[in-house]
Amino acid sequence: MANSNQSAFQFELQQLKKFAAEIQKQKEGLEAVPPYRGEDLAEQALEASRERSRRNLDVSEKEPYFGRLDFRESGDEEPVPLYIGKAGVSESESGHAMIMDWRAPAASLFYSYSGGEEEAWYMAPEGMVEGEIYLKRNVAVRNGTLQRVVDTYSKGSSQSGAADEFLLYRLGEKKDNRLKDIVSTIQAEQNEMIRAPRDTALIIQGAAGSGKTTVALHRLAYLIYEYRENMLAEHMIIFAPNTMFLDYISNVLPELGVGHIKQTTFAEWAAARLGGVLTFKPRNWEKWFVPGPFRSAQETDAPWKLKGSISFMQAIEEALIHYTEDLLPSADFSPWQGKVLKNETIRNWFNDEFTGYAPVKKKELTAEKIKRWIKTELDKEWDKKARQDNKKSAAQKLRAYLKTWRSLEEADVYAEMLKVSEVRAVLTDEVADAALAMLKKREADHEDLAPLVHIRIVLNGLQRGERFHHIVIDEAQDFSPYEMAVLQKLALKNSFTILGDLAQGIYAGIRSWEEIFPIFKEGRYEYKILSKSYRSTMEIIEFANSILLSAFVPPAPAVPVFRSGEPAEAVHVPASEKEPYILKWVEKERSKKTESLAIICRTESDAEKLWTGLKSQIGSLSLVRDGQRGYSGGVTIIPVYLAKGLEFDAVLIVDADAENYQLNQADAKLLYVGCTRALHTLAAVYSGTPSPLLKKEEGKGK
Ligand SMILES: Nc1ncnc2c1ncn2[C@@H]1O[C@H](COP(=O)(O)OP(=O)(O)OP(=O)(O)O)[C@@H](O)[C@H]1O
Repeated sequence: MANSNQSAFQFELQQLKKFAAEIQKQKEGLEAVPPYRGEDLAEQALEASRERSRRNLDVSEKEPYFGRLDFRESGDEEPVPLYIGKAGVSESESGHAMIMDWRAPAASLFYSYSGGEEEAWYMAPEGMVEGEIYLKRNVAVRNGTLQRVVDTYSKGSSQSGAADEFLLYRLGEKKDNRLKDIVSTIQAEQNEMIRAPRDTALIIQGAAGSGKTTVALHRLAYLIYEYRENMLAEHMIIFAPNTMFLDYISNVLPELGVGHIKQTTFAEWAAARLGGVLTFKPRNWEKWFVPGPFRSAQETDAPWKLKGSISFMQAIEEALIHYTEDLLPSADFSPWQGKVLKNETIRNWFNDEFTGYAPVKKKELTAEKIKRWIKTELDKEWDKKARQDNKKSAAQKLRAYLKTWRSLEEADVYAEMLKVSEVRAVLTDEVADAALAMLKKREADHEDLAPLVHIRIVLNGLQRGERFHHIVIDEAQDFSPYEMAVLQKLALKNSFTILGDLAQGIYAGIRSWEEIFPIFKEGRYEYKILSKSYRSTMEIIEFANSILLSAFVPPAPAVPVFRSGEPAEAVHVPASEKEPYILKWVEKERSKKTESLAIICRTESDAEKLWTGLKSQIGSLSLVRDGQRGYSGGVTIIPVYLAKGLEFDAVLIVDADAENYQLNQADAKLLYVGCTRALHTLAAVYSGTPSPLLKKEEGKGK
């Protein structure tokens, strides 16, 4: 076996040399062509294509491929080796594909084929292609050097089945401060989601570390490749929970050769869309996450739940119909003494003639029509002076008349909606009045953003090109159904990837995916589950799962891949020993060449206090605060809610005591989020009484 491994390595070494020489030749060929900067459109298109090739070749030079698949198509005599890489490369002389792009139809087999005697097939544009696989090989190349060759399937060989070995090798690597692409180890269930048809909203419930974010980013790269004619990066958008998370994921798309996809948070996007009509009060997260009675109220019918509901949206939609049908005053319009345009006529124009247009446009068109009527009436006047006087009067009167129409400004309309009894019935008078009081001061809360954007869309309609070709909503459990429904109005062909984990729902979001199914029409969404967790070791996942079980948090717990590490433990440390313990822990982890360490606190003020005490004792210790745009890796102190979505080689949860993490679902989710950030090492320390959410058997540090 050792020999066959060696010969495979030697063979791939020779292959790599051949590929590298061809890539080098093509690079030199392209470099010899001076970049075109002129005005000729055909030349510009050629230059753009050359630029793409240059970029692809740069990627291919360092890592030309990561896999090889020997496939014999039914009817052919011999299998053909297909090398699969991040970018496709064709032979310059023959034009034949030399390296296949991982997104190409045939490359799908590399991810979906799990060995055995099963039939191998893939869908090509011309239809189904069947055949047989002879070899599936992982080939790790770093910076042009061959590092590892692992056969995960070889026809007729007992050696097959090493698929997990390569995955485990990858998962065991240390991580810095950025998420990475996973093209070489995409798993079959992830592959299915990445390649799901574009016209269906894909809703994924995925356990912590199951690769949701990663799958979403790879899906974008796939859609851009597969539907290159009509799905453009510039018309795609990613919604993520905060700006630091956006920074954390910012490397993956460029690594996959994709640029220009807008990445934002819902609040940032909505506020920009509303263009400064109101001042938005950001939610006070410190208050939100401080342990105590305020937290226990979060699961109930708090204002954010009511304002985020679909019933509220439906009540607004209904009330808007009545409001916009009745925009006109009941009086006739008189442009000058003795001349009258009947109210009924104007209503007919508005309601019948311009039906199908959005209210703002309808008002504009009706005003134009009135102007044309005025002109006709003016032309009937022969006396020049009288005509001039009438013209002046008409202009003033029309301006005044249009002001008597009901307002079409979002904030005014929202205020009107909040006075409608059916809307108030959904919200309660107290919540509606509180929102009205804020609007009076030209202020609004975070949860008013969705209704305001909704109202704007209804009033203005959507212009051509305003819809997104694809929308990704990450950490979707923290979105309200209303926010999601607003985005649904903006997605072309229902093209969505919605990902989240209900067990990590720590903000005021949804509690069950069923809450959002009605947003999508029957048959226009697909619900999938990812339960395997790739991030953490078995010990960490078991430790984290037991927290959820203690508080009966659904859904089903994460299933770890078979990667074992150090025990994850809860350790009692007297308060006076806390800082020395942390210092020792950091030292120990650093000695393992760990790249990213997180010390996770309950709140931002706890984090700040700890950082102040430790910063002179730990070199390059950083503190993450709310609103921060990025984090630099190394040793970080971070409040638990800001750690969501991120990952670290080693995690230390501090103050994991009964007061900070109480026996309720909200606290269990928070602690679960903290623990599942760890890849390789996890410990939770407490002074006094341990959190009842922690596993009963305690660690050694007592
Ligand atoms: N197929 C895979 N091969 C290698 N690594 C993988 C694979 N799938 C996921 N991972 C790794 O697992 C980790 C978790 O991925 P990701 O952050 O996308 O998960 P998530 O489900 O969004 O997590 P969470 O909800 O906990 O934030 C990342 O380090 C990612 O690279």
